[in-house]
Amino acid sequence: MSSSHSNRARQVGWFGGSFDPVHRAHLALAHAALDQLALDEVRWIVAGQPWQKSGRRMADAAHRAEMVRLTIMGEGGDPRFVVDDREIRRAGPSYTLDSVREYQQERPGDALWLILGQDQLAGFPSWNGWEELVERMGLAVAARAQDEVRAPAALLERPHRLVRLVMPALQWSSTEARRLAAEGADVRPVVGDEVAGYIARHRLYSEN
Ligand SMILES: Nc1ncnc2c1ncn2[C@@H]1O[C@H](COP(=O)(O)OP(=O)(O)OP(=O)(O)O)[C@@H](O)[C@H]1O
Ligand SMILES: O=C(O)c1ccc[n+]([C@@H]2O[C@H](COP(=O)([O-])O)[C@@H](O)[C@H]2O)c1
Repeated sequence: MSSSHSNRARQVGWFGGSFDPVHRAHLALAHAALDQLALDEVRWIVAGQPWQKSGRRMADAAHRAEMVRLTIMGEGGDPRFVVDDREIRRAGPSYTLDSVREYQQERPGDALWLILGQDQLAGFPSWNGWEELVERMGLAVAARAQDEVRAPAALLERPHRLVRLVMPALQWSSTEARRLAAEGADVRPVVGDEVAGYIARHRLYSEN
């Protein structure tokens, strides 16, 4: 139940990612969504098998989820952030639609917002069942680095809720964090102290 607005549906952000590893721009994006959409919760959905990244090696899902936990419980976290590991527990490719359908059966009253960066919006029409997804949830999109937020034509033809999130252009990426870790360089500026310590302790990405 929503805390202060009893008649208003609980507003929930749905923030999916491989988080391999989670980094500071993810945190900035989640905060931008929380503030600008006045969300009651942001669910960080750790992808079990991100099928569009299937060609490459990835840290175990348990490690990726633990790094998200450390990040959202740390200094830059927020009590409204929640880790959702349903895609890790489910076998097979992680389709967002499967997860959203399941969640909406559990909590039919919640209003959902898919939080994503411009790179993911550009590829959105390649997602499994995207037409159904835009009926089930709004899209909240942030520009990534210099990119403008621009919806693909196929998406514009559909009735949907699309809002733009304002946040500073941040160059950080998981690719950059993995590259730095592989070189033995300092990853703290990209991922923060806790995650950097975790990467070092578990020797993640050292052989990329
Ligand atoms: N610097 C950024 N600015 C805005 N959005 C971002 C940024 N980095 C990631 N995102 C968004 O966060 C979500 C999850 O991203 P993901 O876990 O794939 O991280 P990534 O940094 O894009 O990873 P990789 O470099 O491995 O492709 C996606 O919607 C992505 O667009
Ligand atoms: O459902 C799909 O078909 C689909 C296709 C591509 C990406 N996604 C989701 O988008 C989120 C970000 O993906 P990625 O590859 O940038 O980590 C993550 O939750 C993925 O599961 C989902």
